[in-house]
Amino acid sequence: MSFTTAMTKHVPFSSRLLRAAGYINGAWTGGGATKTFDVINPATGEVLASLPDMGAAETAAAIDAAYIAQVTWAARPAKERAATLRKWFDLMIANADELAAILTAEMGKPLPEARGEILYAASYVEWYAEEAKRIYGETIPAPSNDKRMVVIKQPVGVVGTITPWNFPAAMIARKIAPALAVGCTVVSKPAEQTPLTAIALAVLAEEAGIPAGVLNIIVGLDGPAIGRELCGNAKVRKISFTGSTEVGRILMRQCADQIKKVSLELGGNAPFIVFDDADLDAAVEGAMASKYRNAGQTCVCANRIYVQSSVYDAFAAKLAAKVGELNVGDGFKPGVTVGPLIDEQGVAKAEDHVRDAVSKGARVVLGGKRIEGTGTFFAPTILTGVDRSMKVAREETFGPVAPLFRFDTAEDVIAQANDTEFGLAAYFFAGDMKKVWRVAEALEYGMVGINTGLMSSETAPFGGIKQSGLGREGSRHGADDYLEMKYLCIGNL
Ligand SMILES: O=CCCC(=O)O
Repeated sequence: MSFTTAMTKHVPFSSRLLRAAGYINGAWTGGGATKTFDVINPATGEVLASLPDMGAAETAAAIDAAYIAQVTWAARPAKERAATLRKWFDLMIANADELAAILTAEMGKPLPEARGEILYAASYVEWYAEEAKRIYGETIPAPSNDKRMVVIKQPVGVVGTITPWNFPAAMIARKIAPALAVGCTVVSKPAEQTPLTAIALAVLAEEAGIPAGVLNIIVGLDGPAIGRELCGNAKVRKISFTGSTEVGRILMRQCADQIKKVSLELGGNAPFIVFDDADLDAAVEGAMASKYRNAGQTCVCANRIYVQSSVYDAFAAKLAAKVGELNVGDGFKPGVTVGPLIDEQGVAKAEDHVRDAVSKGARVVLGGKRIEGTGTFFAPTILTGVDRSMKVAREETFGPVAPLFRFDTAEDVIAQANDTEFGLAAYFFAGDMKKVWRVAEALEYGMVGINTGLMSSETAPFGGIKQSGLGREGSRHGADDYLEMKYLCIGNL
């Protein structure tokens, strides 16, 4: 269990933020793991680290520790928990460059984008450090004079979190921060592709004074076994998962036996609609941000771009000019704006979607194929002449492929946009205010970006409807997912 001696030239193996171990009850350990697994840099294929392949037994030990720690953590005054989280936030900011380098090394996104993600992750910690002090209950006017009625809020208890590789810092932070803020403790399983960022965040959490057992990290390849333990262990009262709808469904089923609370941030198939009265340059800028951020590997990425017929060609030309300026490469190289896809599977899916569209009549305006050589790079792609028979209309590509659909009326595009089992994010660009309200209300999505391609923020409720999930992360609502309401009825007064 080790780091390769030259982890990368940007992140020395001796980084004080790295440990070749999981974190259980305040100890850096592999538990009883007898095997290791490798963490790979997707830009170079280089092995960055070998970590203990922890499983169900280590998860159970972490749950025991979290269960014991929860009582004393919840008993601390909110102000004290808030101060500890604030210290964690300060350390994340102070170490943002090193955290970003670790993130780029294991996930691939360009260094400035990785730094942006670290600041975004830290913003959740700051927000919930503040919210910790504002978990208010309520009083209810009783229907008779001899009673008083009150609602208090209490932490749900031990929380299991399972997070994806595409935002290795932000996804974990926006679960752990509200959980810890309200008095829960956490057993966290980061994606096996990107555990190093989670480890580095936990090193800083320890340094900030988060007590032993309050935050635990399990690293390992056997996601199903770790997930089963988290869902099946009665000491865990809630699961918070970000990832595919397919896995979310399995976890929800596993939680059903114990009626365990679940928060699920699942797949999307975001429509991005450009009406003919939109500012086309702003729409292109929005599409660039929404589609090509993180090389298209974002659950809120525009997946289907609908453009009204009269501006279709103009929009396609402007978008192609901008996409042509993107610079694909190793995220550590200055000037690179698009990194690699996470792995070969990611490349295969993008290839499959392009092949399927072309076989049914689409035209490749730009890109359309992998960039040969080392690493898993896919050229930023634009497809025109796409229609609803193609995979790009139904499935999330999770890559830098922009299919441009043509539409004529608002009614038609709203029907097409809503014709999916997903309901996470939607975007549209329009000028007329009457249309803005009508379309915003008609789109069946948890989040709608209007004249913007970027809407994520720690201050806003992030989450989906339909098969895109349950619950919200961020904002004052994000804390509610980690709280139980208790009604107290005081009688005989
Ligand atoms: O991919 C999921 C989350 C992305 C975001 O928070 O903007």
